[in-house]
Amino acid sequence: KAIEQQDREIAAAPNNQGAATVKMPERLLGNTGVKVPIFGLGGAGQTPLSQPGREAEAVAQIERAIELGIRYFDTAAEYGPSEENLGKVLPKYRSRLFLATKTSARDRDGAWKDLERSLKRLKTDRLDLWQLHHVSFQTELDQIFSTKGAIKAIEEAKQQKIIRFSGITGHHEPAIIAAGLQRYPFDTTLISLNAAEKHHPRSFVTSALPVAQAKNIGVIAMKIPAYGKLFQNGVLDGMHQAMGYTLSLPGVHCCVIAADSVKQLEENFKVAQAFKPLNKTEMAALEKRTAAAWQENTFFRQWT
Ligand SMILES: NC(=O)C1=CN([C@@H]2O[C@H](COP(=O)(O)OP(=O)(O)OC[C@H]3O[C@@H](n4cnc5c(N)ncnc54)[C@H](O)[C@@H]3O)[C@@H](O)[C@H]2O)C=CC1
Ligand SMILES: Cc1ncc2c(c1O)C(=O)OC2
Repeated sequence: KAIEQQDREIAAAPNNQGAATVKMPERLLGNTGVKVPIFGLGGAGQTPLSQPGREAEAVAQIERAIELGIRYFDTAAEYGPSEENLGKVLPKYRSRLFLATKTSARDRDGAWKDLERSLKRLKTDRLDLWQLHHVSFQTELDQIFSTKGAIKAIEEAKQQKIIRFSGITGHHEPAIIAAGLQRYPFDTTLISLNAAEKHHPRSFVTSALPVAQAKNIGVIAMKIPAYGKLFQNGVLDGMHQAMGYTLSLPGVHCCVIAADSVKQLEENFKVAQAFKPLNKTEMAALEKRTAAAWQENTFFRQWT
């Protein structure tokens, strides 16, 4: 069905109060040439999407995201019931969506198994983006790029048109992500980028982002609110500042944020709708506010 027809049906839906009369800003996702809205739904975290036994809440959240005009959905083979939950709602809207999942397998055969299972769970025959999940160490890069490495699955799946684009993700070590981007022409990278991360001695903002930017690789940001911690103790005032900062970093194209509730999803959507790039003075002011609090707001950097 034509996307315009789907739009009309969504707009006319009876439960569609407060829907996307104002569209979110959209940007080209680097070299992919695909335009995506600046805010996509995260499928992980301690949220209904990825926690067992919360299917009704998950479905309600995904349906609301569709109503709002969210088109970017991020999930992973490792996120519990997340892929299955998305598969309950998204197939009807598949043609308009940008669907991204991940594999944490580092070998070709394991990655293929993950891909086949992801497609089944998501009830689709293709992905817009398939990513190598949480790549943290040199040993992982070496496995990925070995003769029987996961990169082979990426190349085969791309050739068979099962995936449109490939990416590499991580929040542990920017030098590893940068090395991955130097080593292989990934289409995208999903990395942790927030105003506290900027002060980390090995910062994704200063070490991985410029490499992606120089190659015009699509950059999807995560950890925007540092799981909400950035809003505690008055470090930042709210999501307008958190999203404002990350989405104003040169080279960042969009972000994914998970939501605990429909209410939180709606709040974040409104912030994305109203987004205006911050100027240098505003960026510096936010960096000043996170300067003393960078450590507790980059706790996720220890995860591998
Ligand atoms: N290595 C990888 O590839 C990883 C990918 N991800 C992806 O990124 C998505 C985003 O997750 P993260 O960046 O890990 O977490 P995040 O920093 O975006 O935290 C999401 C949490 O922040 C809180 N939050 C969201 N909006 C809020 C608001 N308006 N006010 C107060 N609190 C709010 C909620 O508790 C929510 O569950 C994930 O769902 C997942 O899809 C996440 C982690 C690692
Ligand atoms: C290592 C690790 N820890 C937490 C999370 C992820 C991850 O890769 C993820 O993708 O979403 C939340």
